[in-house]
Amino acid sequence: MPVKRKAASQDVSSAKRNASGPATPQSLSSDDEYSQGSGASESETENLKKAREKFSVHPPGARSRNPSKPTDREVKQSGISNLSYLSLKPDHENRPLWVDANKARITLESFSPLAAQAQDFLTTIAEPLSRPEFLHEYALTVHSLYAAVSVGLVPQDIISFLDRLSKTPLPVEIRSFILDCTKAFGKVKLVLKDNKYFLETPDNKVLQTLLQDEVISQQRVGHNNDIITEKAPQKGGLVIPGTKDAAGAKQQPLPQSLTDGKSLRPDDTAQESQYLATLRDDDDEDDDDLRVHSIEIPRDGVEIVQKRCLEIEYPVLEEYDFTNDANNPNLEIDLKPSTTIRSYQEKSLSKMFSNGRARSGIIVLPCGAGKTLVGITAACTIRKGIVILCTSSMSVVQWRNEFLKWSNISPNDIAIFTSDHKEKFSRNTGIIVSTYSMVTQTRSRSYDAQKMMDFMQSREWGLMILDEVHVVPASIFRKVTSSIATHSKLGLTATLLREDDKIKDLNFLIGPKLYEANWMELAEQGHIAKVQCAEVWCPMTTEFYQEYLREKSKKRQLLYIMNPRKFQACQFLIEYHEKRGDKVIVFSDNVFALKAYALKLKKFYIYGGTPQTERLRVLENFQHSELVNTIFLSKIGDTSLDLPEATCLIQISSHYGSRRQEAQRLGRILRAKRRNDEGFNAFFYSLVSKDTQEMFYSSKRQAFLVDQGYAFKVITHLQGIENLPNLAYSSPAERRELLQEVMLQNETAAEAENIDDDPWSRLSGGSKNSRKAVEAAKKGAKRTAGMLSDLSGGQDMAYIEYNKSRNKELKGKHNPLFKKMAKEQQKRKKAREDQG
Ligand SMILES: Nc1ncnc2c1ncn2[C@@H]1O[C@H](COP(=O)(O)OP(=O)(O)OP(=O)(O)O)[C@@H](O)[C@H]1O
Repeated sequence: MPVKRKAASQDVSSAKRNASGPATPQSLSSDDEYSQGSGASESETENLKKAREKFSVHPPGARSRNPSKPTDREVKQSGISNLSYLSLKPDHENRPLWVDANKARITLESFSPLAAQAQDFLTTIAEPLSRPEFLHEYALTVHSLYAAVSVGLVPQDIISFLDRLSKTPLPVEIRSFILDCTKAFGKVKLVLKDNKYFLETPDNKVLQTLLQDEVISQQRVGHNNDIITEKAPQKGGLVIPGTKDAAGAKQQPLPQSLTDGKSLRPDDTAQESQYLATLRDDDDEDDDDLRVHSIEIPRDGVEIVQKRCLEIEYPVLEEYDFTNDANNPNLEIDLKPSTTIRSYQEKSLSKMFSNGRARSGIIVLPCGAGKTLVGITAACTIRKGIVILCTSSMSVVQWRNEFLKWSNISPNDIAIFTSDHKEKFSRNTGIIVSTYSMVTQTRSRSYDAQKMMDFMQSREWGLMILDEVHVVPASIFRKVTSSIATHSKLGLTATLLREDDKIKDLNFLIGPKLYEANWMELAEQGHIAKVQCAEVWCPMTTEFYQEYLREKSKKRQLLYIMNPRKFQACQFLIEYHEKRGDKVIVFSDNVFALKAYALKLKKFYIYGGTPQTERLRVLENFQHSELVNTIFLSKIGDTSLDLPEATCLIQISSHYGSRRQEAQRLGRILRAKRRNDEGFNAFFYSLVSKDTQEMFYSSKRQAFLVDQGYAFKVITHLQGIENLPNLAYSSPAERRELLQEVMLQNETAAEAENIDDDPWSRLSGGSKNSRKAVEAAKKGAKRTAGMLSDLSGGQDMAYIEYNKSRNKELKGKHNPLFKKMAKEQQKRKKAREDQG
């Protein structure tokens, strides 16, 4: 019996973060001999049989009885992916994947010649977890397989392709997992006809199974035994506008190299990429003979049924056969001839339209990568009534403008529904752009708003575009999807990250993730900016650290934010980058710090309390004037703001360990205008006070970006900072004065800003807090310190020399969008005053 070559054990999680020492194909080989056909396939068949018996109901990671294979517990304890029990294929060096059955994880060697194709395939079947420079890690999950099947992949092809790319024979548990998870996928569809919902399947047995289910049977309309059986709809040919021919291609047969068991050579790459490019639905069946069976379900039962179906492993696909929809009028819209979409935009849309119908789901593209145009192109493909829901009224205006910019839609066919505009389109179909809060708030709706809602609810829509799906609470989606009837839904987001862990709900509330772009790849191609990320460690001064250790209340946070060394680092970086010609945004969640820094450094700032006109003036000048090169922004600037001039970000205070906020903030510079300049880099600094809680939060915050491939350099000393003229707080007396000022603040000064009701913020106007905020604002209420020292006026002590805002110095013209926003706010204010 020849000796088999063993796969070396490797610590994937540590290797992937270590840019200098990834496992290479060489390091994974050993000197052992490997003989082809050494019984591997025989034992594999045997194993497969055994595994089917043992694991048919357990996902990978379920306890294995294979003595040489580590148990779940061992894996958990060691945190290491030990693949040494698997035999390597003889030409493993040409194959890019490691498949770990214990964790259902796939590791891709991104330096392999087959990496690009493998990556394309993996993003379709698995969740990308981490994609740094050399090793990428993916998780195979029920949801990811659901998404794969929903875009037309067949389980057997998934298995054979994974096997071909894998360095070891594909673990039997993984095969069983794929087969078990996918056997019922794609069998049940949710179909909207004449404003009524139906559960449809081509397999009558499946329908019977569903009807026997307690939950589903109760949701059936009519409770009689009528099952509607009719001819399956014909599939239509389709071309996505803005592309050559992105959708509708038929599935090609598997390349020979994937089926004949021969080894995989680099020459096979071309053949494989051709195969991958054409992985599509199997269209070969004769559509004429196909029948579908369906039952009607009530609109408010849709989510219950979808959830239940997922639980009993019949996930419901939502597909819209819009080319054959004669009931709903066509919308006159196309992309302008000058508009071409980029390859990744096309790829994401081809996942949505690959079988000639529109699949509901979510497309994930980094900030600034052009999600709006993806949504517009989807609308131009479906060409029926469209609803777009955004997070703020500012985004509503932007969406409408983008539609007018990229498509030939008549301005009369695209209407806005916000608190200030309640327009309808002029013809029998059109587009309505609104906010989530407008369509979900039920109380105190004005007469006009109610009429508008009635209009939206009285008709069927072809597509609903849901912007920024990661920030919207699941309950809002529930309300939206149950109140507005739409044939298909497209969710758009930059980060499918939710701090509330409700991401799974999106699978049945909107649909599976259809596509997720690789940030680094887009940066390489110049579609988004390349960013250098750094964490600057700022030692606490002795006096601040003593107080920090003593302080038990929230004021501890204020101490590490106001740390004089952090302030100095911020001052130094601003000067350094301004001299380089950068435009700098400094972010602070904490308003006390925001003002203190900005006033002392004589910079402009915007926070929730800044009047709209003043905000617009500051932003205008930041964009167009050489006099304003740095602005301080509170968290109202985390999203929505489009400032392509910005090239450097400095973060001085943030929201605990929020990975989403970190990604959103980085997103502010990804669209830097200068991104394609020779050797251009944008900069993202996080200033962290050393040996404080902030360090812990900081590493948590970075996790998502590290997984996208960003490397955070740690800077422990800023070269030349000591020589900066006018370096603030360089004398002990100044530092003591600052400490005194910080200590005089009450706890509320340490809190982050509440921005619920900000016109720039998401979901404005909805929550209880926001209403309170409005009330408070009306009464002119202000936060005040609750200490005796405040009454003595002591709180201004440290700022006597610099507490004058520079914002007022600015004068200038407004950009039309900002002007419009300002006018809207004025109108709102007047309306509120009129109401009493
Ligand atoms: N195919 C394209 N051709 C030319 N320009 C494009 C294309 N796609 C996107 N853009 C431009 O890229 C910029 C970013 O687009 P967009 O605002 O849609 O990004 P986004 O992904 O929605 O960003 P965010 O998450 O920050 O809202 C815009 O200026 C847009 O006009």
